[in-house]
Amino acid sequence: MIEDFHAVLQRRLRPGATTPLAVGFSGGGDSLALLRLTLDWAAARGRPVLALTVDHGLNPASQGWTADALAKARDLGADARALRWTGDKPATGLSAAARAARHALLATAAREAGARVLLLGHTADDRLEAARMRAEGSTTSDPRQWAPSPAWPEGRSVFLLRPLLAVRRQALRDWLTERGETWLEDPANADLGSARARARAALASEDPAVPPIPLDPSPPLAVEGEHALRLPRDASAAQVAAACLCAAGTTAPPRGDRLERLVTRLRSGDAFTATLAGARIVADAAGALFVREAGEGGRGGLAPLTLAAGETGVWDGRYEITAQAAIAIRALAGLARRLPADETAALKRFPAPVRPVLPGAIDAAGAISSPILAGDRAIRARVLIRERFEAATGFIDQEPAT
Ligand SMILES: Nc1ncnc2c1ncn2[C@@H]1O[C@H](COP(=O)(O)OP(=O)(O)OP(=O)(O)O)[C@@H](O)[C@H]1O
Repeated sequence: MIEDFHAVLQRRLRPGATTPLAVGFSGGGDSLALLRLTLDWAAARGRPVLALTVDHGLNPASQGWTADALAKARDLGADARALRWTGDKPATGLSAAARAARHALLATAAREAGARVLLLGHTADDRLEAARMRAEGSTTSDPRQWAPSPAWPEGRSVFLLRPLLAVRRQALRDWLTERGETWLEDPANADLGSARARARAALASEDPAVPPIPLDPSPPLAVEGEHALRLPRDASAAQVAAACLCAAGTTAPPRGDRLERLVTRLRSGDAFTATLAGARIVADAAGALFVREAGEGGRGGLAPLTLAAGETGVWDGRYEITAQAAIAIRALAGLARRLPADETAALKRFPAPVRPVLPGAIDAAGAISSPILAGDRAIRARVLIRERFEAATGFIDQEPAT
């Protein structure tokens, strides 16, 4: 087990990196084993480990569990931080909301600590349970060994690594017991009202074969563009969905029939323009261009962002912007006529569908500029579209350098 674990870390983590490794540590057995194994691996390589524990605030005892987890992590030699879910707790879909909040909190804390990789303790049992839940009609996905954080924009630049996917939960617990460890058993696991707990209970009486770890997705053969993405027309459905998602900067990729229809239309070779999931798709003989749909402004998309001096924020899920002085960011549509002459000239070099959805900045005096077009760097913009697409489609399959 330890050799396999080391092999996964060796394969996915950057040799010589000194940035911290973040570990999602719930206090349960799986993530306690993960934390111990990670600490041993990292100590030999001089890498700090940051244990992150999310308190969802759903059980009156959770504050105590979190304090115990922090104490345990520190005792083992990790830095440790507690993160609290303070948002509204919905009456329905609570576990999905808790999961989304957990991913956002973990990714933000990891990124702010300078970590590019967040390790999670999913095991072979999680894969078996997910498979059983899918067989009963659930949409639970198969946890991947390496994937970008699903939280957006909080998870930008953060990858999830699940190095224990081939290990059975019982093997981890035996390993911990041999080392005299004890851990928290989450009472939610015993609640047979949840599909997850039912799947777990059903598997307990079987000895199922663990399916092999799925391969990483194959990246598209070609992709171009920074503010819009250009893909070949025979891109796979997963690549087309990722291109829509990343070009649009949203959090929900297209799925199902609508995605299938778009893929079929792309394969047909016809020239067309379509919109899907906040993206505009312009298909011609050369390929398909995926760009933010300017009309989304009327449907609550492209929402303005206000930044204080020195503050960093993400506008429209596509641009990370830091300004030296206070500014408001809006779509360039409607502002372009007020740009300085040099920026107007620079704008002409962009494809027509890209121009209205670039960011425009309005300063305290009402002057208009665009961080993408301006020569000076008083406003810094990082374009997230291409980087997110590369993370989603398997171009980046190891811890990146920056
Ligand atoms: N409260 C928490 N704080 C920190 N990390 C956590 C917490 N809960 C879960 N994790 C991390 O996520 C891993 C998987 O946990 P669990 O199976 O409970 O989540 P899950 O709901 O299956 O997650 P996902 O839906 O993301 O696959 C844990 O081993 C741990 O690394």
